Amino acid sequence: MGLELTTLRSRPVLRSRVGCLADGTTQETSQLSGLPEYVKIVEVGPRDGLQNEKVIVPTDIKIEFINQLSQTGLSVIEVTSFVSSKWVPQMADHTEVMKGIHQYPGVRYPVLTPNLQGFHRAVAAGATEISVFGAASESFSKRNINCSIEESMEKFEEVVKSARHMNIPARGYVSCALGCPYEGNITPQKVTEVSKKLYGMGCYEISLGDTTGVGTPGSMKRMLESVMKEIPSSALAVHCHDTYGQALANILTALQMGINVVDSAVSGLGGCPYAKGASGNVATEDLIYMLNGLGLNTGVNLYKVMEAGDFICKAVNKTTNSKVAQASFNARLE
Ligand SMILES: CC(C)(COP(=O)([O-])OP(=O)([O-])OC[C@H]1O[C@@H](n2cnc3c(N)ncnc32)[C@H](O)[C@@H]1OP(=O)([O-])[O-])[C@@H](O)C(=O)NCCC(=O)NCCSC(=O)C[C@@](C)(O)CC(=O)[O-]
Repeated sequence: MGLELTTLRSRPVLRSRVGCLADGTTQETSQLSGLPEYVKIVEVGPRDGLQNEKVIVPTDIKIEFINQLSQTGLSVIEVTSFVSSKWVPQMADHTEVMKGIHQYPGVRYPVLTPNLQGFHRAVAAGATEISVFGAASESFSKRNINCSIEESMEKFEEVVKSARHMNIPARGYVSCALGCPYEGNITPQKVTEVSKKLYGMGCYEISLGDTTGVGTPGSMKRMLESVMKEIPSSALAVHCHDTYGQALANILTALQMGINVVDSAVSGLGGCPYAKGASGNVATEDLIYMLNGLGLNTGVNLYKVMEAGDFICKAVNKTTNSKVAQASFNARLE
């Protein structure tokens, strides 16, 4: 069941309850030290958010979802993955999605490419930014992309080299940065080692993924302290799933340590099909609400994001996982 946002818009519920202005921004100033003034949100809803959906979402719904997101002020929207349709059937329409979306000026549309085959297909479909996705856990790497960490780095090296040759920016993911569903504890040293390799081969940004949401502010801090000895905070992002309800606390910890790029998915959709127990990403709505409350600029309009969330929840017949969207809906009912 989705939210009736048309009615929501006509009543200023968010203004009083959420403490932000009608354009989704706020006048509050931050009272916490060490926070960046601007936070870039990388919206992963169309890719991470949908990849685990069992029922195939029609391509035109995906395209409409991305087009709606493009009009919210988001500057980066990860749209699909050029992976094997046998491994992730939900992403089988990658080419149609990439070709079908309207690419708005000022918005970037990266896609996942695990190998050269995926990279060439992505470029042929019109992708102008890509991401390779590795892991700090051998077991997860094997299950997710069918190779060891070392083998994955060889494939990524080829992809990133080709991308750089074509002036295509490449981002690198490191999954299981705060723990692995198969191996348990992952050391900050291992995360640092993999991140350093991806950064060294030319990835402009490394997104550190808490794939199953097991991290806490303590483990986030320890992991970042290690990674930041090798990679500047300006080249790091965090990607938090909310399985244990720690995502916002973990993100706040990362912001206080100088990170200003955060991945999130509208309505808290998401999860990796090859990570046992993985659930949704931190909801973009909840992230924006927190950042607005801290007086940090994102340039993203919360209302419009909630509308896109409402659209996709209805389309996949799901209730939103966003606490902010739920609270706004309940407030409207009072
Ligand atoms: C990487 C592979 C392809 C290796 O899979 P493989 O079976 O080892 O591949 P292969 O090279 O042996 O080829 C086997 C078949 O796959 C085809 N193939 C080979 N490559 C491609 C490609 N790029 N696109 C389309 N088809 C491809 C290839 O053509 C061949 O087809 P066949 O001859 O059997 O008909 C596979 O394991 C795969 O697709 N894995 C993707 C898994 C995935 O997408 N997981 C979710 C994303 S990661 C994630 O969610 C975590 C993240 C990023 O969000 C961060 C976090 O939360 O931590």
